[in-house]
Amino acid sequence: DDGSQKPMSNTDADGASTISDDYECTHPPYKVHIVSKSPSVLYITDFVTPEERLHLQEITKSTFSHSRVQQGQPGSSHPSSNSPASYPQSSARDSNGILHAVRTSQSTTAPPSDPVVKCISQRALSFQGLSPSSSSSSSSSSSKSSNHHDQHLEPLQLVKYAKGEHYHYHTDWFTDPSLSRSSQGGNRVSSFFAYVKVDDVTGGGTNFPLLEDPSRGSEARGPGEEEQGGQGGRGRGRGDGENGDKGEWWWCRYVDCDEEYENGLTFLPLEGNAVYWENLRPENGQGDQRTLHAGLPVTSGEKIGMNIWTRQLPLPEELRGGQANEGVKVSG
Ligand SMILES: O=C(O)CCC(=O)C(=O)O
Ligand SMILES: [Fe+2]
Repeated sequence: DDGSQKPMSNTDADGASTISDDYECTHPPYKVHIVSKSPSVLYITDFVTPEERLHLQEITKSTFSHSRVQQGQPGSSHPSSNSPASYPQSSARDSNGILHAVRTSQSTTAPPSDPVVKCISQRALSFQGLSPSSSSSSSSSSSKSSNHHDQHLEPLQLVKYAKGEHYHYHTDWFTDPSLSRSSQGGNRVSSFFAYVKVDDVTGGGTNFPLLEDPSRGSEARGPGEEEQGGQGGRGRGRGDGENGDKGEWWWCRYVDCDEEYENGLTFLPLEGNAVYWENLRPENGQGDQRTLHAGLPVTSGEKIGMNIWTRQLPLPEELRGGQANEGVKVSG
């Protein structure tokens, strides 16, 4: 019973937003749905609040630049613009030497010292059962304790797509071992991809071609198992919210139920929601190819997403984006 919600930001004379002095990090009551157990893929509704989403847009507004992607490893990663020193261009040659644009979006990193960014980072750590640092808000007194995992997080990366832009199939885990050395934090254990802004967007889903669409029954596609009359009419049973092997119709709120079966699973871009998955096989720490995914072309509107990547090991300071690097655009 409170009309007493603290405003996250005040708008100053320039229309720029600043966090109010009494901002406190609180976590919204997000909900988690299991998409797949192997690999582990979870869908989270309301993971990022409307206020946080606006704030993220405001603090990164003028800092986007064309994303860079690992060379020779089309799209295997797209480190933050101020992350490891020299990442080559957003295109790569295939085995025939043909140059492809693997990523046409723009990206930037969110300043790690921003209170809202810290709050979301801590949420992402807690979600994974990892411990955030002891102080969540104002006091930035100590970072002495080694019993927390803040250092396992890469700076949050925002990705912006205008009409026609996309990000080709890739894994978030590094396929090049030289990029996942222990001295560099190891590989990316997990990914969150959250939808920060989805403005009049058509297209722009996140497609996992090797995952099974949970709205489809696992049995429903056997010969003779075809169901009739479901909208979409492709054998998807109406599960009426019950578990079962006929698939669950309610998933069509979150996944593209018009996606062709051959194309696997496509999450709809829905503001505030996030997809979480584990990149490495739990049994041996090797990259899981089944996590291959793409940002499908945005055919109209503008989409902004956010990557939250957790490393196996602490990242060295320079890759965590010290204050000095904040908001710096990469030239070239
Ligand atoms: O834009 C998307 O839907 C996915 C983007 C993505 O996979 C990434 O930035 O690593
Ligand atoms: Fe990705």
